[in-house]
Amino acid sequence: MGRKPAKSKEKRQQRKEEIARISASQAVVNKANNQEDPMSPFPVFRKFEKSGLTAVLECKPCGSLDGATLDWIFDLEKRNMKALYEACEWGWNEKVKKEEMTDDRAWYLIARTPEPESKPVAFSHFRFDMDFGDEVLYCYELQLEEEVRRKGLGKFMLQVLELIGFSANMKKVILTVLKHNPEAKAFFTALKYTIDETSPEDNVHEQYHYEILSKMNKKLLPS
Ligand SMILES: CC(=O)SCCNC(=O)CCNC(=O)[C@H](O)C(C)(C)COP(=O)(O)OP(=O)(O)OC[C@H]1O[C@@H](n2cnc3c(N)ncnc32)[C@H](O)[C@@H]1OP(=O)(O)O
Repeated sequence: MGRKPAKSKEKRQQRKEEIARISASQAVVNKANNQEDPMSPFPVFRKFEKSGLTAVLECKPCGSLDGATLDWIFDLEKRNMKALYEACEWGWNEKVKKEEMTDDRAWYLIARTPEPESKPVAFSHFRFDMDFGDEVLYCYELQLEEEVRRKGLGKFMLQVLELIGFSANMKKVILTVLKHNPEAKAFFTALKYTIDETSPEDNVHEQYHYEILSKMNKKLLPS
């Protein structure tokens, strides 16, 4: 066989570069997942105090949560989200949701009232993961008990997620929001989340009941 045409050589080179880029991104994700406590560099963010609410934050991998906390997490998820899931084609599948929420890759940011009560009042399920070839912090859930909403705790927790994600060199913080959850949409918009490039666009054949929002890590944006 003769020499390969220059074009296929170029393509091979591009493929090689893409594979190298993806494996470098995967290494960044692995490093983030190997942390013991992603909040440890930010001790001042462990305490939230505003609008008469005091909360203490902790960040743990799913595997190290106790049974009572996991039960509360799933119960709050169900109280907040079941009806919204049932109102669209996702539906509510308890088994599938539990599997997702207890996946080995799941991390949790949890806010509790101060000791001795230590009652959990809010959680975020998040992951350091690859998404369309990019390293991201994916916020799967941000859920607050009704009595602690509109006091700035959600904003504080999302900012902590950004701090954790960006300091671990994730390209963006990304999340999925249901279009028929206007309160959540208003919240993420207020916090400057915009439609991500991977968010599906409605067309004549298909309409989507969700959108994907993100905030980029400015530190990593090309100048
Ligand atoms: C990726 C996902 O998890 S999507 C699902 C999100 N979770 C839910 O829908 C569960 C139920 N809701 C909640 O848990 C909470 O209300 C959250 C997470 C949506 C918001 O957290 P909160 O602590 O209540 O919001 P916070 O007080 O920090 O609000 C920050 C800003 O967001 C906006 N905002 C928050 N809630 C609302 C709302 N209901 N309507 C309009 N704007 C809102 C406001 O601009 C607000 O600032 P302001 O209070 O100074 O006006």
